[in-house]
Amino acid sequence: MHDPSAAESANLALLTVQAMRRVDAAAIGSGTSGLTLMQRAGAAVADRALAMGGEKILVLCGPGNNGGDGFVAARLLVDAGRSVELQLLGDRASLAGDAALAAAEWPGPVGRANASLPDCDLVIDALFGAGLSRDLEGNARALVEAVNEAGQPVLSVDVPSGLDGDTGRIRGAAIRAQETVTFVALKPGHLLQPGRSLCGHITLADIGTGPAALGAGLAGAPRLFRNAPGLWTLPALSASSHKYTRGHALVLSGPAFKTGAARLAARGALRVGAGLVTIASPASALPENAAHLTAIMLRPCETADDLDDLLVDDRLNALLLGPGLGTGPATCELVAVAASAGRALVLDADALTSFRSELRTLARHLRDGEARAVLTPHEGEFGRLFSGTEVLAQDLTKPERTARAAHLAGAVVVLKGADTVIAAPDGRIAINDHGSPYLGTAGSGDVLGGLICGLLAQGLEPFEAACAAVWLHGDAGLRHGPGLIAEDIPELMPAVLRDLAPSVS
Ligand SMILES: NC(=O)C1=CN([C@@H]2O[C@H](COP(=O)(O)OP(=O)(O)OC[C@H]3O[C@@H](n4cnc5c(N)ncnc54)[C@H](O)[C@@H]3O)[C@@H](O)[C@H]2O)[C@H](O)CC1
Ligand SMILES: [K+]
Repeated sequence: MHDPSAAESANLALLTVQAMRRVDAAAIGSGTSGLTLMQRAGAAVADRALAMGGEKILVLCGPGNNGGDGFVAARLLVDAGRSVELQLLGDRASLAGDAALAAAEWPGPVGRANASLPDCDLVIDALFGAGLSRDLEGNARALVEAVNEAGQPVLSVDVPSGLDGDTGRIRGAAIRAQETVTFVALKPGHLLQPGRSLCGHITLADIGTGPAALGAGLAGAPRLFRNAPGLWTLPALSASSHKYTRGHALVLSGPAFKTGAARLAARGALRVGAGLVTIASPASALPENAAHLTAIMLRPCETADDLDDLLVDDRLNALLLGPGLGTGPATCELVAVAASAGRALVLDADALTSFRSELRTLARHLRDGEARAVLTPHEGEFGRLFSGTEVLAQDLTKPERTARAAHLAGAVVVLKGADTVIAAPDGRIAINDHGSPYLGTAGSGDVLGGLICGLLAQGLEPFEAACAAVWLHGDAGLRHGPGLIAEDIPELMPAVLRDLAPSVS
């Protein structure tokens, strides 16, 4: 299994804006000057600008080092034969440090940035980056709105101006970029909505700060990662693998006419590689479940006692409860029995809502049973389960909310959405940007629960199982696109897993 610290030196670790500032100092400490960093950053921006095409380029520079990057890029684009107009927001005399040095190298005129934009083929947005500290107002806001209004392609430096690099939130107004070039590491705001949508295509440029400086930036920063292969490792099969070495997942079904969710989940668990999958079904639903199942086994299960009897078989090493069970005391009893069995456990939908405002009870069940649990709420279920706790404080970012929820619940929490966040009680947080809006279809979440359960059955630890399943689920959505229904997702797993196989150890 991957040690996440190994990921921290790859491009999976995310830097907060405050951490980015520490990188500056660390890089300079290692003999790299801030200006060198700026020159490399500006060169990376110029490269992307040339690749985006266009003869007439408008470079909008802000009052700090983001603007400094713009000055460097502008000079290099002139050297490459482009027609470049540079406009500065603020006074040239107020430029300081490396930005002033970069401006001194700019041979051309420096116009005053204003909302009446000159005609151009491409705008380079070097107004604000990691130093944005408040909402844009006045000229700055008017300029950003004018750029969006004009509709020319925009290349943003580090972060689209007006976007908060840590939260992905818009500060008054924010540039809508076609491309963004960022440095050292991605920031959370590059992956969190609406930031993800405003960045367009993101290029992470290597400006030579390397793992040492990255490590300096990470010291003490929250352990934030981009959810991607490398953060987790899928189980590798060996010639001696057989169905009993690949785990046995148990999915609880709802009563008659509420059984589809369990079958979607069970199919997901089987397709992602669990050796055996069983659906535990109330008697009323046995015929309809049986009519739809082939490789998935079926056992009767009416009550919590029946579940207790089933769990005598300790080969059932991963459980999924939730979809279709209905909310109320009976479901709470099933969860209590499942949690006490000390297996890997996925709780979704009704299994979460049944503990509405009863988080402490659920957390106690999980703790007493030493369950290795993954909770998979969408925002509505999250709000119900964590109502009355500090998790719902207004000013928390999505990663902060999820991390606090994981800590309170003593479980991995997958807060689903266009920017699903996965958090573990030990402080690890992963943000997923590998997904598709086509996954917003009935039953899609049921399949995700099954993918997590199937990976848990194969021995992945809860955080990795959750991150991998979210990524696989997203990949299926990206492959299929329009017309996707939940039933398609398990059937897309062979192609998704096949393409990952080279990276699977
Ligand atoms: N850290 C690195 O490794 C590198 C950083 N580079 C670039 O530097 C910027 C960050 O520069 P900084 O001077 O800290 O801030 P900004 O340029 O983003 O902001 C400019 C300045 O603007 C003022 N300000 C903040 N918010 C507002 C607002 N709402 N309205 C008006 N003015 C505002 C504030 O004074 C800021 O200081 C980073 O993004 C990179 O592009 C290097 O060049 C590459 C390596
Ligand atoms: K910018």
